[in-house]
Amino acid sequence: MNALAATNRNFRLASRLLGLDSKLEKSLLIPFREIKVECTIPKDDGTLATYVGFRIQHDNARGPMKGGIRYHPEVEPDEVNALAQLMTWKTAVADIPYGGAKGGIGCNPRDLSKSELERLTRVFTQKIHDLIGIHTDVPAPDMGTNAQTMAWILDEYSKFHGHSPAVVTGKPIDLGGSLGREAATGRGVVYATEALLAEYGKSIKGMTFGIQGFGNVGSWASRLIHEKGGKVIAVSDITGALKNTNGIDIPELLKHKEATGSLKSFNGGDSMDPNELLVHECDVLIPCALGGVLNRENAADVKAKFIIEAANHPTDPEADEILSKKGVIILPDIYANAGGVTVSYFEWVQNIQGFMWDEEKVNQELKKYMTKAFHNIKNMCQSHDCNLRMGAFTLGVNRVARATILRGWEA
Ligand SMILES: NC(=O)C1=CN([C@@H]2O[C@H](COP(=O)(O)OP(=O)(O)OC[C@H]3O[C@@H](n4cnc5c(N)ncnc54)[C@H](OP(=O)(O)O)[C@@H]3O)[C@@H](O)[C@H]2O)C=CC1
Ligand SMILES: O=C(O)CCC(=O)C(=O)O
Repeated sequence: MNALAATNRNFRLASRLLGLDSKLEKSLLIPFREIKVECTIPKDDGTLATYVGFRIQHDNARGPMKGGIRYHPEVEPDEVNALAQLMTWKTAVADIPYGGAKGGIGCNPRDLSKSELERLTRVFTQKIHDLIGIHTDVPAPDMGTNAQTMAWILDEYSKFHGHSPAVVTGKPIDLGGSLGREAATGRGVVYATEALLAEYGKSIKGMTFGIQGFGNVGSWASRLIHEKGGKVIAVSDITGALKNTNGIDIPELLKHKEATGSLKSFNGGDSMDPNELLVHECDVLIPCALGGVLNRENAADVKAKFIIEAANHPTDPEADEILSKKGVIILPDIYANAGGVTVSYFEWVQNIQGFMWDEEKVNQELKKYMTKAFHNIKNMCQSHDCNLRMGAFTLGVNRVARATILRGWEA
């Protein structure tokens, strides 16, 4: 099932549990605005190259639309649409005053030089600058983009609208970024994992973890789990996968990845088939890369007892069903990875106030938001007799539906 069909399905199940009116259900599903732009840039060798960029603004009932920008070869409208919708429910689950959006450019950032990436980002910003803004739509990093990408967007946007640090989050600290934002998604994943494990009388210390993806989210989650005494026994990136039953030395692996750009040839573990990672023996599996990686092909073979969805929509509905029959507990993406957008909200607040928080305050507030959201989800699970995914969806959808009704959608 494609990402949009899967996301719509989860939304509809939640809508039925909540007993939403069918007209309201339809209005919540259809995106507010879909933007598709052509981005042509000169390559370093003087030839021209054209890429297609998207920004899908899903809903703004609860506040400005918010969500990352992804640079990846698989960026296409249905995927971006699904990711934008997930942002709407995620910001509502986190209880931060935003709606949802997502954007992306179909490109392979690994094949572009830094100056090509800068030109592409600036052209994309020129095409969408009048449709984003501090109180309308605030982009942030996602797969294949980072603080530098946000700096280029900020600079290009400011040429049209004056200096506007709050138009993007996940910026470099020197341009008004928040302390703690870079680590925030991984840190939020760890707070979410702690909240879940505590329900089962367990903690991170001594448990074994398999982590797919070693970029921003995967590397920070690995580092913090390692610091808390968890054993990361398998990791992967696009170049390959690595296992060590005694636990991988994550600080050493981080140095190796920084130096070589890949996990390959690290001598603190044995290499393994990357497809093996998802079905490797471990207590907790954390997908931190692409969507749809857990599907009917591999779900029956998953050995983990807990899955923490750090990536967006890593589990397709068929896998969801198979895994739940096996008794695997899944902490859903719209909660598990909400730490990133939560600290993006703190960054936006700091920019608007013109006052910087210290990192301790950022992390303390993040923990408060993640813990509160977990308990709110549990309450929805009890009220609707449903699993954690439906607990999170009903929580988010209900908040957006209430805001929509209060604003007078029937008028
Ligand atoms: N950044 C954020 O704040 C947030 C991100 N997310 C989600 O988390 C996920 C990861 O995002 P982020 O860490 O920012 O992205 P990055 O681009 O920083 O990292 C992505 C990682 O995934 C790896 N990867 C890509 N394709 C594969 C593959 N086929 N198999 C195994 N590994 C692969 C990459 O490998 P390599 O290192 O070799 O390139 C890289 O390690 C995405 O689903 C994103 O939407 C969710 C919330 C917020
Ligand atoms: O920080 C943000 O605004 C968005 C992060 C994001 O894209 C996501 O949560 O998937």
